[in-house]
Amino acid sequence: ALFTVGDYLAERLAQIGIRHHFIVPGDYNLILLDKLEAHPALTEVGCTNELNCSLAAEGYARACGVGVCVVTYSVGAFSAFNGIGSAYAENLPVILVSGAPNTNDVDQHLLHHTLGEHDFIYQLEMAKRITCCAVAIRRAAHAPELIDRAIRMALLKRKPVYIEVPTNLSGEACAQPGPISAVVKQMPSDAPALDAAVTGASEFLRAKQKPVILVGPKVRRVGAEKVLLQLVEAIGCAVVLQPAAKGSFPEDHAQFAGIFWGQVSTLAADTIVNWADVLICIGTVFTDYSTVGWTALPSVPQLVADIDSVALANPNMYFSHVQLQDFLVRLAEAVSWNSCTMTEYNRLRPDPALGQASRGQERLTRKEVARQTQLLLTPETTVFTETGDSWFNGIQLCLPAGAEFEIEMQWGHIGWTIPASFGYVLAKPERRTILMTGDGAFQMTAQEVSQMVRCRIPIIILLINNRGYTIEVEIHDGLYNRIQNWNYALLVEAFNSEEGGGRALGLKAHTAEQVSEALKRAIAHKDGPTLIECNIHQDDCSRELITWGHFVAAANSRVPAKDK
Ligand SMILES: Cc1ncc(Cn2nnc(CCOP(=O)(O)OP(=O)(O)O)c2C)c(N)n1
Ligand SMILES: [Mg+2]
Repeated sequence: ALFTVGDYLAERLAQIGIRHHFIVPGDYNLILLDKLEAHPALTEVGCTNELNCSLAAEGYARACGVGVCVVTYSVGAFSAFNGIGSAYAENLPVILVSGAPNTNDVDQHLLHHTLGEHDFIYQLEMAKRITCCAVAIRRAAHAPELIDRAIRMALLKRKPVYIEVPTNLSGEACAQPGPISAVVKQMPSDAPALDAAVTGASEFLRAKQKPVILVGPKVRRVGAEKVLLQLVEAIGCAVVLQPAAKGSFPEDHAQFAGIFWGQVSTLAADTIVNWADVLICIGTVFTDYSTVGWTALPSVPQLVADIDSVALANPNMYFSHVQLQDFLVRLAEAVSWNSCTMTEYNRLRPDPALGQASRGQERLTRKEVARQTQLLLTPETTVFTETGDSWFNGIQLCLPAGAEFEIEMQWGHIGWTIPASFGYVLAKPERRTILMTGDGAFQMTAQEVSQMVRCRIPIIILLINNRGYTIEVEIHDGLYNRIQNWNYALLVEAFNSEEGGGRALGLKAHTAEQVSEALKRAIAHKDGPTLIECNIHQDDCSRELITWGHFVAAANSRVPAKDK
């Protein structure tokens, strides 16, 4: 049979480890979808809309390192751009493939799904702004070079890319691909820079007595968790994590000293950061949200190890082209402290199950939901936490060894957990996945629960129904933070159809007793998702949210700087 452009793309996707591709069909991508579906290693996964399609690919990339979504021109791609923004912000290699107009129509005709003008390059231009590489295939002969270039850039930069395929090229003859090693090979560190960075860093650290390691969200994006552990155990110092990095370091480890989030830190992590005389920042990102409205920017001298660079504070030095893994391994070999007084921090750690249990029939509280969630956690659990008060409930969880934690703190698209966990579970079906989400967030992407039903995915959705946009209320309240209340339990059961698929289970809980009953049923329900609507009082939010919201609101409302 003829080997085509579509076959080339399918083969490359399979070779980089893709087993599921997320799609919404449209008449600009149907031939391409046929070619992808024809590949033995690929399974097509339909999504209910392109926002959820791109967010599912983002969640898939969290589980297996790369994801792909295939949409139609303009009407599809414009929605998918939002999930691509998430992938960019979260350093995830997601490949956005969009169908496009027949090459004979370019500059000749007006076409459907377009802006109604003769210009068909606007989408490529837009994609260039939110990806690290955007290509449009105009002739079949260019397809191999363009496809390989885009995929290589996605894997090298850990950023999304864009590939545009005109509807009449997917089925055109194409060269067969050469070895995938040419596409996936990583760039090694520059040896002199690596040596100098390690020497400089060890000198810098030798002069210090109280090091603390601060772990940021980029560590796991480059798979550096294991070498991080080596460095941690070589130095022997306390390790604190930024909130978006939760899950990148074992919380049962003796050196784990909590989540550093300024005044809303856990385990007094902010105290130990203030105690340090040097902060070793690894893959860190300091934003208004992670520094509690700039009130928690560390002031101690720093050694900053980023994805491919190292910076020292004193002397002020910068080393580029130094891969994080290489640097951590070499630094672990170069330093040896083990002089740290870690033991006192173990006493700080609360026993997770110790939380005060509510009596059965009392009105349900946020604290009780958090307590019962904690009791659910096992080494096989993955917790997705949504933008909202769920962030603060999630960050307070004590993760048992092996438990995984996903959060989208940089992009912060409410509703992300539903499609992202759907994509994630298709790549990691063996894990028990639990979502902590809010009523406002759920209303953004609820349709994707129907695909969890269709694919029989037993995700447990803990929906905290506090009647509105509480995280926003705590930043700045107004009528706009009130929303239409839904019958969430009834809604998910509307996705059950006689014609097949699994079954969604929708449960309501108003008391502690009802939550624990619902959780027992959720764990036993394997043939599809279970949504547990946890009804709590509108003002029942975490103390941390109130503190954090206050300082973020202050940062948002700083008056314009006076003209210089
Ligand atoms: C796509 C998107 N649109 C708007 C926002 C702004 N935003 N951030 N949080 C919220 C409210 C979240 O409300 P819920 O999900 O109910 O969460 P909580 O009530 O805080 O538990 C909004 C509206 C956002 N973060 N993402
Ligand atoms: Mg809410």
